Amino acid sequence: MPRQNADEPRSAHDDRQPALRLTGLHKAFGGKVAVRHVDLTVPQGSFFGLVGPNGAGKTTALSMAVGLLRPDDGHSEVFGVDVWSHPVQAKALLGVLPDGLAMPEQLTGREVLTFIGRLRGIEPAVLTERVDELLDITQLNDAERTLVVDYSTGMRKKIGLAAALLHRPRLLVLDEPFEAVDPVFGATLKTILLRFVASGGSAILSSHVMALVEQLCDTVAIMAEGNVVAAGPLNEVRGDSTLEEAFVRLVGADARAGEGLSWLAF
Ligand SMILES: Nc1ncnc2c1ncn2[C@@H]1O[C@H](COP(=O)(O)OP(=O)(O)OP(=O)(O)O)[C@@H](O)[C@H]1O
Repeated sequence: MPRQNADEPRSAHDDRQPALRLTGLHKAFGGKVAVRHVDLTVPQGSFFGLVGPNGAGKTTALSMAVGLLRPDDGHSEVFGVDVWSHPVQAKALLGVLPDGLAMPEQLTGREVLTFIGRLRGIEPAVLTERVDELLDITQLNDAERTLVVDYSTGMRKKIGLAAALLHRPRLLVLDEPFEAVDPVFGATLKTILLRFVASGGSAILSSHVMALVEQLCDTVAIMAEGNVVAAGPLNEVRGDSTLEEAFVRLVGADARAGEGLSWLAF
């Protein structure tokens, strides 16, 4: 397929294209390869789970995919729009919860969402309505006057999620969205995401919780040491086993698991 040429911009998104297509995406930090020429396609309308051990390259790959970290090589396209040559068009399609989200610390949650909404060009009346609803659903309206600097880790995650949803993106890319949030909001978030995908949105999440990925996602990829070692429909990747068993089989169990730390036993 001919690649989008920067001289002939195809800025409008194309509904026939995958929600996300990574081609040869590559990143090294000081000689150490974090993501190795990764190809990955996320079909539109899918709920896509990205899993892998610590340091596998998930955050690095997702950061490059959404335009937060410049790749050494390769391309990322969102609905056919190249993220790096057409960042404005691509980012309008994307709702992103990055790892370690930086927020304006001296604003309240409402002020943060209003600020981001205005930057996104959302009409004021619509914005107020959406901010009210998002603060309500994230249970952050109780902390109406609390500055982000005083937020707990879970509250930060919630405001980050609200910011990702605010402009009604077509593709959500969420790095460990369930980490640090309480079970009540976790259940709400599952419902929000499933409804989003059922209504035609596409979602990608990374997680270490295999049961959660199995519960939510229809398509998965397993990364290890910067490579995608398996990708496809959940049922194909896990086969007759659980996703956790497939993960351990593909990534390799730690041979030392039952050994060592003898001093810890009573
Ligand atoms: N800014 C950076 N500078 C140097 N090395 C980095 C940087 N970011 C990531 N790395 C390295 O790249 C590799 C992949 O890291 P990455 O955070 O993408 O993994 P991950 O799969 O998201 O891990 P985790 O599940 O622990 O969050 C690791 O070896 C990490 O140490």
